[in-house]
Amino acid sequence: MSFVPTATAVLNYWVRILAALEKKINRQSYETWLKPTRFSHLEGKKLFVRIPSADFQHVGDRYADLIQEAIENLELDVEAVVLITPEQDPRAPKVREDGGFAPLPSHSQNAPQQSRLASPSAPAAPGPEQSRFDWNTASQLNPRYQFDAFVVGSGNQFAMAAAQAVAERPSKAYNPLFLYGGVGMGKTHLMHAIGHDVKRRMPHASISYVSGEKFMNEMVDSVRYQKMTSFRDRFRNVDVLLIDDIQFMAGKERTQEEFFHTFNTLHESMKQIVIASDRPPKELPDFEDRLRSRFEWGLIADIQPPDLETKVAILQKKAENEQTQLPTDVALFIASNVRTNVRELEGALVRLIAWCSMHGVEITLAVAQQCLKQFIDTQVRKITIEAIQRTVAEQFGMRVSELKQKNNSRQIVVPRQIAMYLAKQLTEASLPEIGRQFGGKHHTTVMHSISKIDEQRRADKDLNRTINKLMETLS
Ligand SMILES: Nc1ncnc2c1ncn2[C@@H]1O[C@H](COP(=O)(O)OP(=O)(O)OP(=O)(O)O)[C@@H](O)[C@H]1O
Repeated sequence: MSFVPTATAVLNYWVRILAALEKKINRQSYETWLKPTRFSHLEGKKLFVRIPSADFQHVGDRYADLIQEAIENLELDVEAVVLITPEQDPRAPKVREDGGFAPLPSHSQNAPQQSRLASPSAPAAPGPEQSRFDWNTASQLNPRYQFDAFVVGSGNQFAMAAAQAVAERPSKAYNPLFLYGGVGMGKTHLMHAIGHDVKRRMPHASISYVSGEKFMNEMVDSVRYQKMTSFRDRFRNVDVLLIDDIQFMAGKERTQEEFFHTFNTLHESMKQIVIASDRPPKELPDFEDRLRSRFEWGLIADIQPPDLETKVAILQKKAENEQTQLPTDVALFIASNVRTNVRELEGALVRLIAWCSMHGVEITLAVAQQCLKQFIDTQVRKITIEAIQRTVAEQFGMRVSELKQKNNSRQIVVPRQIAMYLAKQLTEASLPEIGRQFGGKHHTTVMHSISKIDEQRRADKDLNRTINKLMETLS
């Protein structure tokens, strides 16, 4: 038997949400923006809330996360909150001359007769002017992931510019925008920033952010519970679809099929699609060609690992956000010891700040070395030449012994040079030592191999990416 809430219980939904919000935000904001709002009605699982005027419409975005959290904590059966002005509300009581609302029936015995709050008649469907937010989408955007919090360096400036162009002119600049890069390089950050920016420019735009995995899970559920129509409505009626970790759909035929149709519908109706992946479309394994080729219709932008200067700038920006002074030598120490992953870079900083605040000491190089010792030790754990040879051989589908043979065919020479280059970068081994481990090569041959790869890496993006990937696997 399903539980049908009474009118009073429903009326209390918004009162209870407000009570929860009141504890979380400062008094003045609450008094100004939230207190004057009123429950209007419930339509299915949509809670309609009346705001005194259109000036209040930003409340939906500003407090979306807190409202969602309150709904979850209170276990209310509500899927969306729709903010409406009195003109849009068929049930609105008369607005008093002073601009405030007449009291609600549950709050006062003197409720105006003309209040239609208890009216059983169906309310009008929300008009296009209403501020509407759905936390399945908007609030899933991390408020910290904004463009101005993203530090630009040579490895990500192209992706950043592409993301900004898409946010400024959705569906007109590049459609789809396909972002790819290694773990923790900022793909999700850029996607969310697009979402925030579009929302700021076009408050009524509906934006959906979903991971490939969630898309699949929701689809499976919808098939099981025969709710495919609402599943399709949800993804095919948005203005911007942000889909993260698309590589998850590899080998999932039914999910790819559904996503193919979602993609087509959105693209045909000039809606923006942004896709993030850990590799470029042509390298996505077990993906249908028709999807892969669509991913290439717009713009493909890669994000390369940050260089040292960018890592330092990221650390300084994060410290600034935490209102913490980070001396340059400490930033440099962290940046040069945490290899590529920005998430780990942040992790090190958070740990350092927490440690210093706990011990009541200032952040200095000596303190950082002490506090991050363990963190950094695991980062620079010993990488052996054998491990490099194994990883490189696996990457190129060959045997380790082939890397050591006196075979100068191109298929063998290039992987061998890459392996030697990595041995120089990631281990302490000398050139003669590296030579010995590659079947007795002379140290000048090793040196030549290293400088060759060093040079080619700058010019050849694919080679650069392969090397970054190998470094990530090894560290
Ligand atoms: N250039 C940058 N400037 C500021 N912060 C960054 C930058 N790049 C990454 N970050 C931060 O690093 C963390 C990891 O980024 P994000 O989650 O976007 O990476 P990702 O590429 O989506 O990783 P994954 O492949 O694991 O999903 C986030 O906190 C993000 O804000």
